[in-house]
Amino acid sequence: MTTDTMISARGLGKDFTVKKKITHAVSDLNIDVHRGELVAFLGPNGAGKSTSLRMLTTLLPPTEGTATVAGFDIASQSAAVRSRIGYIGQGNSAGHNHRVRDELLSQGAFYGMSRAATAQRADELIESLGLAGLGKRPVLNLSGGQKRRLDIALGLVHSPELLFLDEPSTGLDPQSRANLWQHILTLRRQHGTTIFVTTHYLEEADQFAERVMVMDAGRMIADDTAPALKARLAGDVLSIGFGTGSDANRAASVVGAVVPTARIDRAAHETGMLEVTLERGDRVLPLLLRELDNAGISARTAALRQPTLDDVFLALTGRSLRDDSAPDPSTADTEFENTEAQS
Ligand SMILES: Nc1ncnc2c1ncn2[C@@H]1O[C@H](COP(=O)(O)OP(=O)(O)OP(=O)(O)O)[C@@H](O)[C@H]1O
Repeated sequence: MTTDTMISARGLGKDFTVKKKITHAVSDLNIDVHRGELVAFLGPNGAGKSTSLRMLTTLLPPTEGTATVAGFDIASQSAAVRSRIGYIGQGNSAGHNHRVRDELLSQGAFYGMSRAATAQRADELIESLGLAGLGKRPVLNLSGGQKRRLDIALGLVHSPELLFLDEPSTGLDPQSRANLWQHILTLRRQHGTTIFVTTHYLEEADQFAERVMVMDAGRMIADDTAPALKARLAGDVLSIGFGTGSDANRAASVVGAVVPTARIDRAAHETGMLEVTLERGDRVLPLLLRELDNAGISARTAALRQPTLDDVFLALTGRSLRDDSAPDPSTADTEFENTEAQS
């Protein structure tokens, strides 16, 4: 471990026992995060992400293993850890009847900061998180996006070196999510804060994180940059449309013969679509179309797409991460909701 190591976990695990039934929520977790990194922690519902975060932030004692966070042991030096980190859990928000700036002042007092230092910090955060003009507004009257930004401001009052964010953008509409991320990235650029974030949105992890960790059933199953994971674990996805389902099935045999390493994902009888994952799809496609032609099978459409992190998860587990973890967009909160409410 170097002085630049912000999180180092070894064999961390947590079991819950409910009515004599043991759940291994997290098992044998090993993590290394360096100063200034932005790491996304992905996984389906119940994978163990929140439990891991709660152990690393000293909120939950591990059943096994050890970890240091910001240079201090989570078990024996929890106060030192807490004073150096910010933690924004799921859906936590300030007291709803309190005003935005007062919430920030109370938070500073909680961390033992002087009144003057807290006031200055509160004003800085109100400005940099796009809450200008809302300092006197009751939290209750903020929009979903504004509330999440206030949560982040609350986590940053004591200028932590490391910020844990548990699904900061869940429930927000795409515009508010993009806005929230711009704020997170700006803060990081300005202060070099290390950020460890769980998210259900694979595109966010792909776009913003330098490193992606994937959990499934309590275990870490991948840890690398998004491009490296995609290159190693997922190939290009080729979709070819045929006139009939039987043509799609016959084409699957041709593909298997021409590119033995290709994975046939789907040969859908009803739609006549064949979906295949393979490497260097751009080179293989023309050859494949020729071979299909020679076999008397004519393709009507062909599309090639780059792999996504969901394809990576599919390759690792045989399941799609989207199936069970994408929040229902119909329940999304919008940035502009309540904005006309009084200040
Ligand atoms: N306090 C608890 N008591 C009993 N079981 C728990 C407790 N907290 C979590 N679990 C169980 O531990 C497992 C991991 O849960 P956890 O909340 O860490 O997953 P997660 O990846 O954060 O899921 P989500 O994305 O839905 O928040 C689940 O099976 C969950 O039911």
